[in-house]
Amino acid sequence: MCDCDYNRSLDIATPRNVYLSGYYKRSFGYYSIKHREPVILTHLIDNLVRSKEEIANKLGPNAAEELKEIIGDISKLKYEIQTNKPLEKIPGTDLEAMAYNQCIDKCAVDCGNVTHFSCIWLLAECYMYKRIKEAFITRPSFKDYDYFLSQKKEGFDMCKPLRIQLTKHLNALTGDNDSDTKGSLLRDFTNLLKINLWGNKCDLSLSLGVVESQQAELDISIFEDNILADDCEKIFDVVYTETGTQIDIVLDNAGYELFTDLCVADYLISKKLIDIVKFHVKSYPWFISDVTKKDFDWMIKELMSSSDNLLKDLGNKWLVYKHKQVWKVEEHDFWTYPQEFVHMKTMAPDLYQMLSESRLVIFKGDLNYRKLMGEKNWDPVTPFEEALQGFNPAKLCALRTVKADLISGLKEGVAEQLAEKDSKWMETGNYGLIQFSEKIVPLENETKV
Ligand SMILES: O=P(O)(O)OC[C@H]1O[C@](O)(CO)[C@@H](O)[C@@H]1O
Ligand SMILES: [Mn+2]
Repeated sequence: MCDCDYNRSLDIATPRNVYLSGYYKRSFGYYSIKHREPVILTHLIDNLVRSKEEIANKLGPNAAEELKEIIGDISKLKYEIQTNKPLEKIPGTDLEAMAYNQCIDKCAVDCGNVTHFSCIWLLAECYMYKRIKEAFITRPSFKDYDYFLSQKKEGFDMCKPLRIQLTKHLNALTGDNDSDTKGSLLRDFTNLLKINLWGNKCDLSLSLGVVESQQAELDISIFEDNILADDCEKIFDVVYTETGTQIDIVLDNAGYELFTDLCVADYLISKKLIDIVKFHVKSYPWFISDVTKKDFDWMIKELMSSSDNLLKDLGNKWLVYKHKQVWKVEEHDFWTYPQEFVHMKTMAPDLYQMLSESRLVIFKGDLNYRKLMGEKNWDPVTPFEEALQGFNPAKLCALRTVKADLISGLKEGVAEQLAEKDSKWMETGNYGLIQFSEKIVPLENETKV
C-alpha cells in the first residue's frame, strides 16, 4: 500500500500484487471489517451475556465483575473497528505483543497511521482476535477460558453421522495391508486428501460463529470440478517414496475438519508410510474455530466415550498414538502472529527449524494459505512456488477451500471464467486447492534478492 488517505477507502477492487486491505471497498477485506467483524463481536458479547450465570458459578466470585469489564473491552474494540480508529498498541513486552506492535509500526512506516480499514487485512483480522484474547487473559478468573468452546463443541456434535461414515471408510482402507499396491495407495490417499480438503468448508469464522448443518460430503466426486489445482500425485510421491520419519500438519479448524486431519494421519501411520505426525495447534482460541491443544485432547476423549463403538474404538486407537508419541501436538505463538510466513525464519527460527526436519508440511485452511501467499493479490496464474516468496522450510502443500480474495497457481482464464459465473466465487468456500511446492535448495552462490 502507499500514500493512502486513511479516512477514505477507495471504491475499487484490490489492485494486483498489493497487500489485501479494507482500503479497497470492493475487497472481501473491506466487507469483512465492515460487516463480519462487528457481527462476530456482537455474537461473542451475546453469548457472554447469555452465559453469565453459568460463568459466575463456574469461575468464582470475581468472575461476574470481571465479565462486565471484558464485555466493556469487546464493545470498545467493536466501536474502534466501526469508526476506523488507529490500532492501539498491544501492552507488554512478550514476543507476541512485540510482533503485533512491530507489524503496526511497519504499516505506519509504509503509509502513515494504521487504522482497521487502512492496514493490511491480515493484521486487522488477526489483531481483532488478539484483542479478544487480551480482554480475557488480563482477568484472573478468565485466563484459561475458551470463549469459542461452545460453538466448537456444537460443531463437533453436529457432524457425528459424517464422522461415523468416515470411520467406516477409514477402517475399510486400513483394515488390510496385504493387498496394497502403489496404485491402490495412491487412489485411497488421494480420496482421503480430498475428503480432508472439503472438511475445511466447515468454518465458524465464515459463518460468523453460527454452527451450520454439515455441508461437507463424503461423496466428494460431486465436487471434483471445484478443485482448481490438484497436486495429490506429487504429495503421494513424497509420502510413498521419500525418507524422513515425520510429516507436520499445520491444523486449522476443530470439529469435522480436525477429525478428517486425524483420519489422514491415521492412514499414513496404519499404512506405515510415515512414523510420526506432528500437529501444530494455536496457543489460544483463534478465528472462532481454530484448534487448541485442549480441543485436540477433548476430541479424542469425546470419541472414547462415544455411544457408537466405531468411534469409541477409533478414539482408543488415537489415544495410543498420542501416548506412544507417534502423534505429537506442538504449540507455538508464531501461528497467532499477524505476520506472513515469509517472516517465520527470522521471527520464529525454532519453529522454522522444526518444520525443516519434516518430510512434508501440510498447511490447512484459508488463513494459513493467506499467510503462505504473503496476503498479496497475485495474478491468479502466478505459480504457487513464486507466491511463497522464498518461504521454503521443507516440501510443503496447502489444502484450502477458497474463502478470501487471493489465489495463485491457476491455469490461464480460470479465475476470469469463475468471476463471470459469480463475482463472489472466492468468498464462499465452494472451490478448493491442493497445491504442492518442492523444497528448493538455494544455489551455493545464489545471492538473496
Ligand atoms: O478457517 P480458515 O479456513 O483458515 O478460514 C479463515 C478464513 O475465513 C475468513 O475468516 C472468512 O473468509 C477469512 O477471513 C479467513 O482467512
Ligand atoms: Mn480457521
